[in-house]
Amino acid sequence: MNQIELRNASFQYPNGFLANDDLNLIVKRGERVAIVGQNGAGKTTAVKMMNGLHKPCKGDVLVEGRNTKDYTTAQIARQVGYVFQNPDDQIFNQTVYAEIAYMPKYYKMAEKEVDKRVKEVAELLEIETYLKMNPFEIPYVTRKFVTIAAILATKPQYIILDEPTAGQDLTGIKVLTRVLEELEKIEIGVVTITHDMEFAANNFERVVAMANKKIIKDGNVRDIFSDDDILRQSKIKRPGIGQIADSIGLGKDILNAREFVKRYKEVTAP
Ligand SMILES: Nc1ncnc2c1ncn2[C@@H]1O[C@H](COP(=O)(O)OP(=O)(O)OP(=O)(O)O)[C@@H](O)[C@H]1O
Repeated sequence: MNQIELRNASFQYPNGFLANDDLNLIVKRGERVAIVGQNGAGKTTAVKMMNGLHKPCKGDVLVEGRNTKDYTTAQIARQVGYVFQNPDDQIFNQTVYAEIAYMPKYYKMAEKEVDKRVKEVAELLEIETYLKMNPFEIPYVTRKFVTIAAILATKPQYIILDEPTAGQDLTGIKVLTRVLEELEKIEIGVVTITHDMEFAANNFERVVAMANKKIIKDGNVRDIFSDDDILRQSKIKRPGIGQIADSIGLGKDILNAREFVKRYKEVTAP
């Protein structure tokens, strides 16, 4: 039961547009899943069904056995935290500390516990030095970490990250990689929407490809990036190094530089 399940779930916007058509997907606690696919494929709509922001018009979404139709969005969002793509859609407090402390306080946690949580998540996201600052005075990419910290401070069972690497440099991506590892250790399920195929290839074993309202493949990252048909349908490209490997005949299954070098040595060995 420690899972989120989309069971034949469809979603239609009030204007009648069907954005998700019959999705089936299970994400377990402690698991990491990347959702990829062209703009408008329905990724954001699908994750909003997972945290109760959208209720399916057909089928069901079960969060740890609770049907989202029977609970308020606030109740489900406490289990499944959603980090917005744009941090400025989420942040509204005057200091980074207040932003992170807001939801734990709202949940009426003791002040000492709130303080402990704020410091723990700030350390995890490497934003301790910003705690007293106004979130809008710090760089955009750091603001994104503030929003991740704010959700983690509520101790959700799952967290949804919408485009976490957008605008991040290598240092930021390293922090995110470490955060994903830490979340796995403490059994928090992570669902990440990403257009960053390097990030997906390096950090996720399981990838869900979406196209035209549907999940077209849910599988191992290597299988997805090796499959030309899936890449074409979902309009995604393999990671850059994989594209080079494919173009020079080293194979379609290369995910990173280490694998590229190994394969290159194998094929060029006398
Ligand atoms: N509020 C809305 N009302 C009507 N249609 C909407 C609404 N929000 C999104 N859509 C449409 O639903 C479809 C799926 O949108 P969604 O945001 O889920 O796609 P996505 O795969 O997350 O795209 P992106 O990668 O661009 O974020 C799109 O065609 C979009 O225009």
